[in-house]
Amino acid sequence: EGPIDKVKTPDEIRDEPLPLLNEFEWCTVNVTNQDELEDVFVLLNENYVEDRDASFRFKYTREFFNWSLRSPGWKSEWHVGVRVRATGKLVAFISAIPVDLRVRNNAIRGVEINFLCVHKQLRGKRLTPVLIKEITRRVNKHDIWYALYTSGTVLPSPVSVCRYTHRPLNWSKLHDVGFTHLPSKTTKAQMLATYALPKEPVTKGLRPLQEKDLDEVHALFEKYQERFDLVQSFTREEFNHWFIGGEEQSQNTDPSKKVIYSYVVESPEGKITDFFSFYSLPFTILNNSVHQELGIGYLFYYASDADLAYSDRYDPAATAALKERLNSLINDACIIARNVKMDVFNALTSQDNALFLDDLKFGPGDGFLNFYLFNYKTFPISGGLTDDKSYDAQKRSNVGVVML
Ligand SMILES: Cc1c(C(=O)c2nccn2C)oc2cccc(OCCCNCc3cccnc3)c12
Repeated sequence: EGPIDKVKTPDEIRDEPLPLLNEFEWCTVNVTNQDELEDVFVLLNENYVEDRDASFRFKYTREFFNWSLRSPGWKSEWHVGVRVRATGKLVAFISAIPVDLRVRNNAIRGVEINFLCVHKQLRGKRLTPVLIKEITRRVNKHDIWYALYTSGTVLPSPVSVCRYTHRPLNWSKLHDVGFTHLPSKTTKAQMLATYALPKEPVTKGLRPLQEKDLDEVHALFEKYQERFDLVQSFTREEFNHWFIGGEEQSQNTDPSKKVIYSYVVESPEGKITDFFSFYSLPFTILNNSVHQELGIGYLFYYASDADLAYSDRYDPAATAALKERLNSLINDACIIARNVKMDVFNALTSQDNALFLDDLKFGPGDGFLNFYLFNYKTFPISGGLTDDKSYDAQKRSNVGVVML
């Protein structure tokens, strides 16, 4: 395990951008400029990842980009675009944000690569490898040599792979748009009853995360994360950005535009015992006359003190304690997501999710998320996959990182 390339220094890295076809030019997108942010928003909304049947396409909002592209330490030069020289039209994009990773016992200063997108009409022109080489050059120039990225497709040597899972919140809409189907010998009424949820969350002491909680929750979270082999370590400032949502979210009042939802459980003694978060990332529905959008909540990071007293997380008593706590917490996350009009709650088989996926009725999806580390070789890390579509509490994952 360890770095693949020999260690280099920034001055060994070329200063000029990589060559492009003459009709195109490199640009650095200034995401604090609303017009340039709009270019990214339009490019991805028309050309980013779709599901296999091209029925849905990710609908990242402007607020989502302000949250995900401007985390502490963000650099405009790492928001790399390709424009058509003659028209200025943005036709490709790729981004990097700085992260502190831990892979087993190794701390790695790296970046997370995301939002790689090439306009549909420019596919097959070998733009993707050039985008990857150019963002690598710009990151190397800042003495950073490692990167974490995910992909729905299989590329050489994933560090881990997790399965998509889905918890229907609005079963009839998912059925209308063809995301879910009516099992044989089952009525719609039975499906609605299966997925019915209480009106309000039930966990005692549950409330939204507030700035005053940050030190305590950050400490609980970093302690909880120690169990995983692949994690992102957060500074206090990063924790504030990712879970309170940065100035972008604290200013905007329109609840329908919220991106990150973070909750804590406060004990009667005033101690924070648990935390969970989920983010909103809708899908545009591509071919339905009635519904335009699918509201989706994605489970993000969470932490609990339920099993911290045990030295072995696989100790049956530790597993039972954490399982009970997570079932209560994540069921409340589903209730809150349904109350803010989300239609489905998505989670992966990563983290300790195998402890609640079955009981909370998360069905296995047909997609997989592969995790990759650039320039860093590791032994495979369990992503919580089992050979059939079930979830196994005893084989739960060692992946702690959650990518947007
Ligand atoms: C994408 C996604 C989907 C769907 O495709 C989906 N849900 C409802 C309907 N559909 C078609 O379901 C998931 C469950 C867990 C985590 C996920 O994604 C994790 C975050 C994805 N990160 C970025 C990314 C983008 C494109 C391809 N791979 C990764 C997903």
